Amino acid sequence: MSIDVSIKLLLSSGGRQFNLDMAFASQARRIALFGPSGAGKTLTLKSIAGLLRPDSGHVKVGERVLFDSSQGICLKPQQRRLAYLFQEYALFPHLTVGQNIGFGLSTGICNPGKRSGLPDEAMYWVRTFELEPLLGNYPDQLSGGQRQRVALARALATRPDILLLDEPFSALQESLRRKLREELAELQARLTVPTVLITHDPQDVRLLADTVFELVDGSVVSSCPGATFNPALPA
Ligand SMILES: Nc1ncnc2c1ncn2[C@@H]1O[C@H](COP(=O)(O)OP(=O)(O)OP(=O)(O)O)[C@@H](O)[C@H]1O
Repeated sequence: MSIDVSIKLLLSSGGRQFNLDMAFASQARRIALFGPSGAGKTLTLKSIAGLLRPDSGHVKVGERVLFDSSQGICLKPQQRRLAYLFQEYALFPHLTVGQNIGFGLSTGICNPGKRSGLPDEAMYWVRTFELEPLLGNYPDQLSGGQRQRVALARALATRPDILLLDEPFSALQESLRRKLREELAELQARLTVPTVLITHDPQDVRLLADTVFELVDGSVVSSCPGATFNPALPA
């Protein structure tokens, strides 16, 4: 699966302007967009997800055109067949693990006879990530690693073509960050779905990306294999 992004977006507020002029294309399964705060990582991810509409350009995933200003194509977020994992995974605190994973999934394919009430695709990830014993628990009763697996199961159950990861560890202290990063790398190795990760941490890039694009001031300035990544600028 390839991803091809070429977008322009001019934002102005309070007398300041930000010029997003982002272009990258890759066939790598694990892509990272790396850059300091304010480089345009979130704006790019939102544009891919359809949460933000660029002024011009295109976003293609494989053969599918998600956005193309010249053809007047702009698919709605729910039509884009991608999953977006927000910072710290944003689980619903008042819903159980099972309800969190089932949230937003079509109930039409549910087998009502099943105890979990979850469709087969969701149960596949529940079993793969060993979440079955936790289905009745609430997020605050889980470890960081378990929360990560719940969020991934919830995302993957929608059968996305591509998985977008938004700074998953940004708010965590270093020891937990290291542990969850290693766990995520192991989970990633078991997935076939391509991932696009945004981060300002070179360690995330080295462990979680095959290819990295380095962003500065709204544009890509370089790219290289993730494993050997050494940022030109400190993030
Ligand atoms: N609605 C807006 N109007 C004007 N400027 C904006 C708007 N949204 C974002 N920006 C600016 O665009 C720039 C890029 O923002 P973006 O959130 O993509 O950065 P980022 O690389 O994700 O940073 P961080 O790592 O801090 O999340 C920032 O300078 C931000 O202030």
